[in-house]
Amino acid sequence: MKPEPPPLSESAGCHRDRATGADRPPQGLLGASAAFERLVADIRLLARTDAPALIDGETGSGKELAARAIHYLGQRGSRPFVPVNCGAIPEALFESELFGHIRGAFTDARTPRTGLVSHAEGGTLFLDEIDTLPPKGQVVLLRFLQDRRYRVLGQSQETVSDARILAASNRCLEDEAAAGRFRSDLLYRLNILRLRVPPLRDRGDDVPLLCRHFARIYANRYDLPCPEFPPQALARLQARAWPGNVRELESAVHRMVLQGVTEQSEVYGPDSAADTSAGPGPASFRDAKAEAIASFERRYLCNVMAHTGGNVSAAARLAQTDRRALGRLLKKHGVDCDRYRNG
Ligand SMILES: Nc1ncnc2c1ncn2[C@@H]1O[C@H](COP(=O)(O)OP(=O)(O)OP(=O)(O)O)[C@@H](O)[C@H]1O
Repeated sequence: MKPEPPPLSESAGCHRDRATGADRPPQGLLGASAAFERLVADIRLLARTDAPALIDGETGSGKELAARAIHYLGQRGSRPFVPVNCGAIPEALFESELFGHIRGAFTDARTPRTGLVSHAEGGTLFLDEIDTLPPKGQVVLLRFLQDRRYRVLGQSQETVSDARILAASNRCLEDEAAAGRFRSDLLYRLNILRLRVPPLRDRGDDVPLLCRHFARIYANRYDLPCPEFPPQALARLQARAWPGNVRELESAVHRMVLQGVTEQSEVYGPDSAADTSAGPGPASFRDAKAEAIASFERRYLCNVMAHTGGNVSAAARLAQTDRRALGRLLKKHGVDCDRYRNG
């Protein structure tokens, strides 16, 4: 695995809009919701330090993108960012992948190999899906994190690494540690700083921006016209639970570019709190029920807002509910009425 060159506009660490002087979100990260703004603020804080950090969030929510933003906004931004998918490396090879080996270090070591830690020198080593690291790999990593010293396999001298460690997990590592699947001493080493990437269902206001962004990309790719998103279709997309988060939305928009968007577009695939295809396992009945209710509420609110052009009083009349109660619900789900006013 080779380190990647930094994106040009990030390498200078400049993130101010020239016209307005305001901070722009880090390159590649798009969003407009309050939760997204908080995420960007947290990313900026983490970029100012050099300590290990643990990034958690559901699958496809943007953890790797957040890690890249932390790296490229920080002092290490001109140095390599090296992503490592912990779940993809066979347990027996983890140490040699991480630290490298010399020729003849073990039976199959016919050529020398530079380790990922060395590739990340001066930059960032991003340990993705750290929750999937098998026990032996956890021991290797713990030893390394204790003093940052490592030995290339087959060599006797030690090297001290200067790579920042960022790790990401889809699962709650505290739960994994409590269940005996993840070493708590390793968790303590990684959990110095913490970043939580919120799921897309809590960032409904990001959906229109992301839809247009992905639509432009796929329309360009296939040389097709860029689709418009009617308010009703956007409302439906905003109301979905998106268990696969931004990655799932990207695929949905990809399909819509190919198949066209209609107000009734139902090309989005499954949407159910009971759908566990993207998660580690079924949620408890109570959590699944709560999510199903929340999902229904979001869908209902977006539909009623689209129907009444964002008029809360008209929406309350249509829903046959109290205006203030409806206002509370809109606030709870972060539904922005203005979005529906001129659409
Ligand atoms: N805020 C965002 N703006 C634009 N694109 C995004 C955003 N968040 C995620 N994406 C895109 O969604 C996809 C998934 O993002 P990413 O790989 O960072 O998620 P992840 O949480 O690391 O996923 P996994 O848990 O599967 O490793 C990528 O194609 C990424 O570019």
